[in-house]
Amino acid sequence: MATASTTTTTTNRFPTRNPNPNPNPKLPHLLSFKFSRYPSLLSHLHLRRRFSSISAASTGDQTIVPFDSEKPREECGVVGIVGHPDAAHLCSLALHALQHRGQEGAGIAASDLSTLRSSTGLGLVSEVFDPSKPGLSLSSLTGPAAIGHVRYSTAGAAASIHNVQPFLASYRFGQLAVAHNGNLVNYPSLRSSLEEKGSIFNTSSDTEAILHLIATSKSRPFLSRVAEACSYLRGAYSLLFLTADKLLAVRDPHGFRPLVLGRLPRANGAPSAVVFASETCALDLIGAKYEREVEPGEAIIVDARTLDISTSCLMPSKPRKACVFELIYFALPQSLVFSHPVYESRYSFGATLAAESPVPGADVVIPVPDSGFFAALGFSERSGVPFQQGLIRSHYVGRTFIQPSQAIRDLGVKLKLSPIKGILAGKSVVVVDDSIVRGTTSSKIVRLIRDAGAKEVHMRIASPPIIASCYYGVDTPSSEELISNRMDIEGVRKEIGADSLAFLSLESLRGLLGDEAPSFCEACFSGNYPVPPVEYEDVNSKEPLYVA
Ligand SMILES: O=P(O)(O)OC[C@H]1O[C@H](OP(=O)(O)OP(=O)(O)O)[C@H](O)[C@@H]1O
Ligand SMILES: NC(=O)CC[C@H](N)C(=O)O
Ligand code: SF4
Ligand SMILES: [Mg+2]
Repeated sequence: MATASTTTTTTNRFPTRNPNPNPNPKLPHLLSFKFSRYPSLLSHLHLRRRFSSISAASTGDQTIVPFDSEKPREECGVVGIVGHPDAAHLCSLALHALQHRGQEGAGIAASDLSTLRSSTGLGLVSEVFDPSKPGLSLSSLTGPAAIGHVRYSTAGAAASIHNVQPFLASYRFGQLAVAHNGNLVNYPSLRSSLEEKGSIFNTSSDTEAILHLIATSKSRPFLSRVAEACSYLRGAYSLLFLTADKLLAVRDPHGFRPLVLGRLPRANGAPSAVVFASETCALDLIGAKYEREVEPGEAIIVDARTLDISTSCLMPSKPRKACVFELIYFALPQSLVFSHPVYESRYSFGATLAAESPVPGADVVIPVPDSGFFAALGFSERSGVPFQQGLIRSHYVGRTFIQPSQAIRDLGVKLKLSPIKGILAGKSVVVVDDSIVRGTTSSKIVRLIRDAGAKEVHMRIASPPIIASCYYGVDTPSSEELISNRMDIEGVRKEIGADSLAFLSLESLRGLLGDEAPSFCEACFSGNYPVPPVEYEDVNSKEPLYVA
């Protein structure tokens, strides 16, 4: 179903959304602030996650499908390569490694040192860059520099080809492409200010506002324009920019989303190519060596002709707030994220959970594959209860949360996971997963395991209860849809039908992060938002942040 297409300049219309009442007992009523302050924005901004009841709407040349935001989605993945004759091909391989971070769309923009070309499409990397499909093929994306993106939308319709990145635009200083992982909490005010100045938007994505801010900046040179644009941004952004002869990597001052720098050695004494990626698994796949993180607030610019690198501190420093959920769930276990080996973090979360909430008399510990695997190993080792693979995962069914409706998702859990009766029958089973969001997976799994003959089913979750929605690039459901926001742990236990349920406590999670704990964002567990969501900003300031 992939639709390969070059970047186009069709003007979108935007679907209207129904404001959700917020019955959220633990968090303030954020939505009402936004709607009362910016009623006009509702008619044209597509902030999908907050507004779950979107009707199907045909918008000119495209159809925006209803989007049922039930579970946390991935976030996007970005990759950039400069100094390699096959930059676009390598980008496509690296995007395969990052596919778990976004499955709605993929794209690559490449520069041959004079012209930028891009190819983007809806669907998986393998679909978008399927050589048998029409559109610009990988081999037409020539040149030594390229950036790529896999998308899971946070702002802007998921099903719109126009929102698939990298975005490629032309302005008075030439062509410019951008790939963004993150979410801008002040997108509504940025967009409305830019539109008042005359900007015409091609997409409903927050990322496009960044291009407009750069284009309207009067600063020189390019890096200063980017710095000025970034000074208006609030929220999360790991960005890769490509011009005809430069690749620029920028990370927001809090460093919410990861971004790493590596080098790809080349044969015959050629200088190593420079590689940027969301996760080190992308470096590993193409044989690049990890060098370091792009630091929060840092800009690294690489000259595509000389491969000279210059780095600067683009923004005043702010407290570091790396997304702890990357360690818990999002990143692949083989990745190094925020300088932490992901598998090791998950293992320690599971081990501490075992110490904190043991299950006396348990016969077997089983993981919920895939993401619960290392936490279950840690739980098993610390508790001394044997580890078994009691649930088998089908490799032909994707991450359950990507399914568009509850009915399909319910079936999806069954399609994806099958119990091994011989391991479970007659046993007291400890089931370890990384997180509970809406509770869909846990309740289905408890039923599957009971149906397989288990005597008792004890759920252990290697993260604290998720009580608040994410505004920084992870498309979690609105807070009222989060099961742990609606009820206490005993309520959740009853709802999912387990004999017992325990979560890793927030105190233990902080303890495991040690001295670094304050440098992690944990807002989805605590509700303490490091950057106030735009709704809070509305309350504090009547003026948009970006004023012409
Ligand atoms: O409470 P819920 O709303 O059901 O969401 C929580 C589940 O979703 C995620 O797994 P998912 O199946 O998405 O991906 P995975 O295969 O990578 O673990 C997560 O690991 C939990 O298992
Ligand atoms: N998850 C992300 O990082 C999304 C990037 C961007 N905000 C979009 O919606 O396309
Ligand atoms: S709110 Fe949660 S998911 Fe979002 S950045 Fe913070 S820790 Fe990550
Ligand atoms: Mg899972």
